[in-house]
Amino acid sequence: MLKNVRVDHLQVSFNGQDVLQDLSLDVSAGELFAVIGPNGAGKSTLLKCILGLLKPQSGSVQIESDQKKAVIGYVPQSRVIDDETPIETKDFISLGQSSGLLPWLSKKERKSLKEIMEFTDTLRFAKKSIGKLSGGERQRAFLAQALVRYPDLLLLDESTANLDPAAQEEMMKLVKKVAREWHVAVIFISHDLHLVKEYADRLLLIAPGRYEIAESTEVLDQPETLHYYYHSELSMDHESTISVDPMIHAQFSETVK
Ligand SMILES: Nc1ncnc2c1ncn2[C@@H]1O[C@H](COP(=O)(O)OP(=O)(O)OP(=O)(O)O)[C@@H](O)[C@H]1O
Repeated sequence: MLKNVRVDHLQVSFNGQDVLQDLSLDVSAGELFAVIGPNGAGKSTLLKCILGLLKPQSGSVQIESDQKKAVIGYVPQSRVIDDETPIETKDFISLGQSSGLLPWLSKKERKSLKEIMEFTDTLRFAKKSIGKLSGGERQRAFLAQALVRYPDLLLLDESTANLDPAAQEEMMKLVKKVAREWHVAVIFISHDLHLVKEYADRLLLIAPGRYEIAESTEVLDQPETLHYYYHSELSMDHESTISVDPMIHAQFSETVK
């Protein structure tokens, strides 16, 4: 079981430009930790460092687990799947297992595949091609693939984007169950501040050159803090402004002034 994820003084730059500067944070088992901030702030870069896909210039990521090697489930930001991809959903989900495709799965892996498909309600379209699924069904399949090895740590990069409000809620309820009942640490990136407010325990606010860890989502009720990070007039009272891309919103505000 996972104990703790510790990011310590992380420093990442691309082409001499700092993206993450001296970033430190801790996330515990059972916790839902959100990462918010404008486009290009370094949110995905942080997840890639935690996954070990990106080597920081300095600093470290430590994942303390009872197991020799912690299992990480990851749902990336974008996944282009051709509508004609000839792979059934159950096979797609089983790719998350170490043995890969169904014929090679051990008894134990088959059992967990079935359990996870029940849990994520993906059994009902198990035989449908992954490319033929709706956006919401696809996201469930992506989540199922990330969960099929019963991870210690689950990383979600905007995995509720493009879902309707009901599907977003359903997805986040599943994720919350995973955190609370399986004692998994969840780190999720989202631009939907309402969803963050409802589900996050703590959060990282990040923008180029600045960051802070908020111990509660009450910080989202502070327009000045949101302005400091997003440079636009975001407010939790005005639902319509929340869904606006902050960059576009900022540019729009400039134009109308
Ligand atoms: N491999 C790379 N090479 C060069 N620059 C990169 C690379 N990966 C990311 N960047 C740059 O680092 C910055 C942070 O990117 P990142 O994808 O982490 O932002 P983000 O906060 O996840 O943004 P978004 O909300 O748009 O997904 C961006 O300016 C991006 O162009």
